Amino acid sequence: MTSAAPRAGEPLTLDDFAEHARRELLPEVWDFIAGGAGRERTLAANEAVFGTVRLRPRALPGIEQPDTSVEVFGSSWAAPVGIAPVAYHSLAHPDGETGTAAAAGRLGLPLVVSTFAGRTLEEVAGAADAPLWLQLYCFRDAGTTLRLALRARDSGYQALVLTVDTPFTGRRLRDLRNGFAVPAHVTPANLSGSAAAGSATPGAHSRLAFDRSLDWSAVARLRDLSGLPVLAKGVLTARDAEAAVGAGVAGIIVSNHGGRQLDGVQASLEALPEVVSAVRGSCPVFLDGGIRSGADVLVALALGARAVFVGRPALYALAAGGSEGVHRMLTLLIAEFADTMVLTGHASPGTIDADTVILPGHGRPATETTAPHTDRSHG
Ligand SMILES: Cc1cc2nc3c(=O)[nH]c(=O)nc-3n(C[C@H](O)[C@H](O)[C@H](O)COP(=O)(O)O)c2cc1C
Ligand SMILES: O=C(O)C(=O)c1ccccc1
Repeated sequence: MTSAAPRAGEPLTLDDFAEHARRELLPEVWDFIAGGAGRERTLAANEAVFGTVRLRPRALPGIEQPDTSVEVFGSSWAAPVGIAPVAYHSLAHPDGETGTAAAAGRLGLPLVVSTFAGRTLEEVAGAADAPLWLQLYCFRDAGTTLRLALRARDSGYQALVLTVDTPFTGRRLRDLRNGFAVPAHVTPANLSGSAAAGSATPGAHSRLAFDRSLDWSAVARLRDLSGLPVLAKGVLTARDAEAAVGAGVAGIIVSNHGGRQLDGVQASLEALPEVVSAVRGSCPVFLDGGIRSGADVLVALALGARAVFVGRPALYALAAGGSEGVHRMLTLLIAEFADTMVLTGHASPGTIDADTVILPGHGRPATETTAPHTDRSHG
């Protein structure tokens, strides 16, 4: 399982990449990426909650080499891990989104490209060998959004991800205190020339340009226009999950936008079981928020996620080492996940179930708490 001895200073964990990035980035850029809304309670909870879940080991699992791959919408991913949509990768490193896409593509992992990508959808498509999805914010200028959806379809993107938790961006106090503005050389490449092209302060821009009258009918509109499956990103409750399914989504991403929207909401992992049970298997459920290790990936799968996405870790790795840094970070995450699979006795992700974990306050597997009617006895 283990690879060659690491070089001195080589990041050994995702947190190491964050530490490298913090040293590389201007303080206000670090704050923009690392920060959250309000008192950052949800931001902290996203990571902390993983520390409250306990794993159940499996002795002598007899697994030579686990198969980490999963299938999503007919495509094979090398592991149940993708990169969440994050604005402006070029803030972190000149390689930008093409560097991230190349690294993910080499490993067979998907990238969700942000509406606010610093590179064009077509450039990113040229750099990637793995599935690309496009994240959409809907603008008051509806034509801008529809043109993005069509460009995505035409350049081979496999799905659209409608962000449903952001009528405007949350109050991010670090950015307000720093007077943060996106530097002039970093621009939303896919919005140039459109009415939505906007200004350098994401908060102010979102309040002017985002379509706050948006409702769930947008899902069918985007799907019918593009012919692509549409996922809803930013669902935390059964009620919203039911609305999303009713609107015809192909998938749901349980997310609180990395703690950057409504501070005080549940950690993503806390909300996952409620959403999984509300959709009753009608579509795959994904999770982002706070994933910082391969064990975290396994925990999310145990609680019902098909796959997870990492946001900040991708930008940190890009800042630390460009495209190569992202490749190393993802390689590490897959290796940690594979090791955790073996030590919990899973030869493939499909068998990772609630029996693999114990939730806080319960000396028993999560099956007995999330599904109280199942009649199982564990000693
Ligand atoms: C700097 C930054 C920019 C982001 N930009 C977007 C975006 O453009 N669209 C979007 O839907 N989510 C955006 N997100 C949220 C991420 O997609 C994701 O929900 C979150 O980062 C996941 O949490 P994690 O960073 O703990 O992995 C952004 C997050 C960060 C940190
Ligand atoms: O979505 C975000 O969290 C975000 O930071 C952002 C950045 C640029 C434009 C819109 C949103």
